[in-house]
Parts: sequence; structure tokens; C-alpha cells
Amino acid sequence: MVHSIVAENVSKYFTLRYHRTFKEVTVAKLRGQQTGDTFKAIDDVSFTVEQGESIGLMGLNGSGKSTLLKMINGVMRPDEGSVLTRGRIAGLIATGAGFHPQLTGRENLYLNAAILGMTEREIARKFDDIVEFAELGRTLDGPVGHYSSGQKARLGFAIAVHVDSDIFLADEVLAVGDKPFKVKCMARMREIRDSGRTLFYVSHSAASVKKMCDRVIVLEQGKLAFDGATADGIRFLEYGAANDEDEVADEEIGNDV
Ligand SMILES: Nc1ncnc2c1ncn2[C@@H]1O[C@H](COP(=O)(O)OP(=O)(O)OP(=O)(O)O)[C@@H](O)[C@H]1O
Repeated sequence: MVHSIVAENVSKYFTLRYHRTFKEVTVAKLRGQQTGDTFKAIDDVSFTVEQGESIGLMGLNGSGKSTLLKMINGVMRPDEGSVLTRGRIAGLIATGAGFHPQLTGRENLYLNAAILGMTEREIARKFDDIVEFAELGRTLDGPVGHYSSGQKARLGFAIAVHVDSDIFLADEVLAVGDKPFKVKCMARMREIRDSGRTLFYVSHSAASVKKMCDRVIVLEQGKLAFDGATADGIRFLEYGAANDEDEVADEEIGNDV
């Protein structure tokens, strides 16, 4: 077994500030009021992922999933503990992050692919496939600042899936895409999983996690609340309500893949 991701006693603190200006802070201090609050967004989380595992990272809004993914990706560092990863990491962790709004989609494609570690030759070789995957049509030559969130996600995801990575991170890629694009993304993520790469997939959708992942990690207020088999994880989250409307839509997407 080869370790792909090792997180050891990872904690991350954030400060929530109640005031936006110096004046407000000064007034609050003079009145003896609290000006902010520091809290643990990730609280002493440890787990090991082997190469080729596909993990569904689940939990309520604000439970710390994106923060954990950012630390795996390396864009954020833990305040305590460590996150070690093996190999190249690619994926979509924040829709549109890293795109330059004044540059066109085509220009951003070159820039983003280079930032993700692709060589010029590699970009030239994969360019048409990326463009075809993104299906942006003439929008590709318009500035990314004018793109809808779905269009940004299309471009970002299309680039990310074409990077030869060992670890693929996906944070709610399916949240903003339309149905045909979601189906395409799911199919591509399954290919990534089946090619033996490590998949770390953040989702609120039980159906897609069931189809995609063999292990589930659940965060609750920054703490690791569950780590185990997918079916047990979903049961743990009590996402099984069959008459839930979202869940029904969710199953539809799942069935199409
Ligand atoms: N840069 C930041 N500064 C201060 N607080 C932050 C920052 N980033 C995230 N937080 C807070 O940390 C907590 C965890 O946020 P995070 O985005 O990781 O949650 P999440 O599980 O991904 O949520 P969601 O399901 O809504 O995407 C939240 O309370 C959020 O408000």
C-alpha cells in the first residue's frame, strides 16, 4: 500500500471579525465589547488515504470540507499538525479561483494549465480536448469576468481533468453545472478513479458519493465525525430520506451516468 494523503492532528483556526473599520473596532474596545472570535474550522483531524482510494468528503455547510481540501491542495497551511501528499495534485476546489477576469477563456486556459504544471507541449497536445470538454463555444474568446459560474466551472473542470495528476480533488463541481455537464463530469471522475488515481470528492449528494466513492469521511464542526465505508457514512448522515426532493433529482443524475 502506498500512502497518498496523510493528515495528522490537523487544526486550522479562523478569526471572525465583527467590525470592518478601525473606528468601529476602537468604539467596541472602548465599550469593552468583543471585536472578534477565533474558532477552529478544522479540529484535530487525522486520516490516511492510500493511492487509488476514492473518498467522499461530506458534512453540513460550514463543517470545514473546503478548508480541509485547501490544506490537501497546499493553498492553505494547517496551524497545527501536518498534511503530507504524494504526487501531483489537480482538481477544482473553488470555481473560477485562479482565473484572470480580464483575460479570455482561451488565455486563461493556457495560464491555468501552466500553473497546474502542464508543459507548453502538453497544453498544445491537449488544447482541443480541453476546449471540446468545456463546450463553451464562442464564449471561449470572451473575458472570463463575464462568464457565469457554470461557465467558469466548465473551463476549470475541463482543464483540471486533463492534468496528469496522482490526486484529484473535486469540491462541489456538480453544484453549478447543468445536467448534461454534471453527467459528463461524473463520467470523467469515474475514469479518473478507475485509472488508479486518488479521488477526493466533496459532495452533499449521497447518490453521487455512493456511485463514486468507496469510503466516506464526515466532518462535524471541523471534527472528524465518521471515517469508513460509504454506505455506513451515508447512514451516519441520515441522508437516506427517499421522499426528499433533492435526493430524487440526485438519483436521476446518478442513473444517467
Ligand atoms: N478565510 C476564512 N476566514 C474566516 N473564516 C473562514 C474562512 N474560510 C472559511 N471560514 C469559516 O470556516 C468554516 C468552515 O468553512 P468551509 O468553507 O471549510 O466549510 P464547508 O464544509 O466547505 O462548507 P460548505 O458545505 O458550505 O461548502 C465556516 O464557518 C466558514 O465560515
